[in-house]
Amino acid sequence: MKHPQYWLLLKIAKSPKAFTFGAGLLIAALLALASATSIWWLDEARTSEKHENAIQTMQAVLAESADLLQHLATHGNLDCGHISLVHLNTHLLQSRFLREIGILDADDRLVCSSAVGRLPHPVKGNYPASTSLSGIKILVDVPLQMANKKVNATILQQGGFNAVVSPHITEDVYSSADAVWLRGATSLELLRPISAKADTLMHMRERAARASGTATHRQGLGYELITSAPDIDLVLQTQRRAGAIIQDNELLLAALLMGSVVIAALAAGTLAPYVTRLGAVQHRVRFLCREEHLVLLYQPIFDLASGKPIGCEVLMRLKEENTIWMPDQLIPTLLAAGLTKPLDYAVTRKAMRELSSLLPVQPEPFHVALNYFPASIDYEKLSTQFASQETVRKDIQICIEITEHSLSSELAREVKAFKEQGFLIAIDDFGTGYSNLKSVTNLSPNVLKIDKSLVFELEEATIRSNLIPEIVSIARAVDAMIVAEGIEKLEQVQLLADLGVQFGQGYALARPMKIKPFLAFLREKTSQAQACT
Ligand SMILES: Nc1nc2c(ncn2[C@@H]2O[C@@H]3COP(=O)(O)O[C@H]4[C@@H](O)[C@H](n5cnc6c(=O)[nH]c(N)nc65)O[C@@H]4COP(=O)(O)O[C@H]3[C@H]2O)c(=O)[nH]1
Repeated sequence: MKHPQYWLLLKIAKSPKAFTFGAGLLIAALLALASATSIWWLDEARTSEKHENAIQTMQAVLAESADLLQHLATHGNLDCGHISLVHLNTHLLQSRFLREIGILDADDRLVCSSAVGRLPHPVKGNYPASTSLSGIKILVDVPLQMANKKVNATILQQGGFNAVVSPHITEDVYSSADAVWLRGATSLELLRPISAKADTLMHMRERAARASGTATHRQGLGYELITSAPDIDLVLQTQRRAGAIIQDNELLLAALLMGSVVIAALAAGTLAPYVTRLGAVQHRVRFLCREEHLVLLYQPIFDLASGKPIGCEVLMRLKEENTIWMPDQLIPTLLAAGLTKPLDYAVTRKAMRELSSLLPVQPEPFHVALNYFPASIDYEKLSTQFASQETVRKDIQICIEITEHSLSSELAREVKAFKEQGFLIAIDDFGTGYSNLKSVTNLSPNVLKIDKSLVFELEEATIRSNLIPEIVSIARAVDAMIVAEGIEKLEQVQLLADLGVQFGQGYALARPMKIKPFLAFLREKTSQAQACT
């Protein structure tokens, strides 16, 4: 199973545009969600504010009317006479919310009022009334004539007096919620009827009765807000469906959604180069340094005089789905990321497993050359990679290749340990660095590998290729074998042999191959050799 981070990076690499688009969509969706949430929050805050204002207004109305009605009741000697009506009107002039005061007889019939004076006949209105816990009787939507206008007013009744509240005040209160409940002695009563089914109303009443302070219930994509203040018998209840919220805030919502799309598009544009960079193999290379991604190629090494393969060099590629990464494409990243060791060790384990299990037993030691970065040349750790193989083959002679550029005095101690345990040491790409006889003598390698750039120019007899005889003499001086790399033309085989080079590899002789073709190649070469003898 792929590591989730690797899986994601691979997806990004495959389709950076789709990923950028996806990221843009995600940002747009998140912003849209944030916009919708703020609209919902704003709507809820507005509803809550309406409830609070209505409660405050009603608190003021009830306080003022309770004071006045109580005062009138205790006054005692008010009747429908001129002086009493003048007294009532004086109070009305000082009132903020009340527009009219009436006097009731013992049967609660209206006998006179501050606006019309004494009535020819006492009247008893038959309007549904609710009584609050504090004892004020409230009659809602009582049709009245006020200042030549027909209005539906709210009347507060207490102690034989009617107080008519300014209709626009009560209208504001009633329109601030879907349902305005009055807390009575036994249950909540609706001050003004609303159109709702009986069971819906019953559930609304139950929730309103339970609420204390401000309570919000989620209802699908909408909400229900209930506000009840402890010092007032009113409970306000408003239900807001998603449709209504959208409709009431459509302009703001449209602006926010458009803004979200624009911001998301800008963000996607800004992200695009980063996403493309994130798709680069450099970000995935640490997941690739594993055996399952390794493809090992084996390039035969020949005895130039007899044409017999005497061994091979192991070369790795990294396979990622249908892509094959060449070493040169990844080496700088591997070095920068400090991944050279896990890679080299994985190559070692895999090569040893493949060769140990598949290579037929060889009559003579078979030379297997493996490339190593300097950091990997650590006897204690690297030797366990070989030893961990189930069977250590005696006919396989391991040769550790170190490039000429990586030679250093620190390596010498490790190299010594390897040599003591029978490993061969080769200096790779020889002729490209500045090693002299002394530094080579100090290391005392078993093999010098002539760099292919020198072999390429062999026929032209350039300054570089003229180094080959010198390398041959260095090799003789330290008693090392010489392998020439990069033999691309068969004519070069004889030229190199004439210069004293014993071994070689190159496309003209054999290309690097996977294990099975490599073994088939070896079989073919062996049977050809047997046919010749
Ligand atoms: N033009 C030309 N090239 C030829 C010819 N014959 C062989 N080659 C190429 O020359 C390189 C020889 O390996 P190298 O010098 O050790 O150079 C190697 C080696 O330094 C490094 N490398 C490869 N595999 C590994 C590995 O498993 N571990 C480490 N540390 N380095 C590796 O990457 C380098 C490049 O490897 P490759 O691309 O496989 O390239 C290989 C091989 O494919 C030829 O006739 N003409």
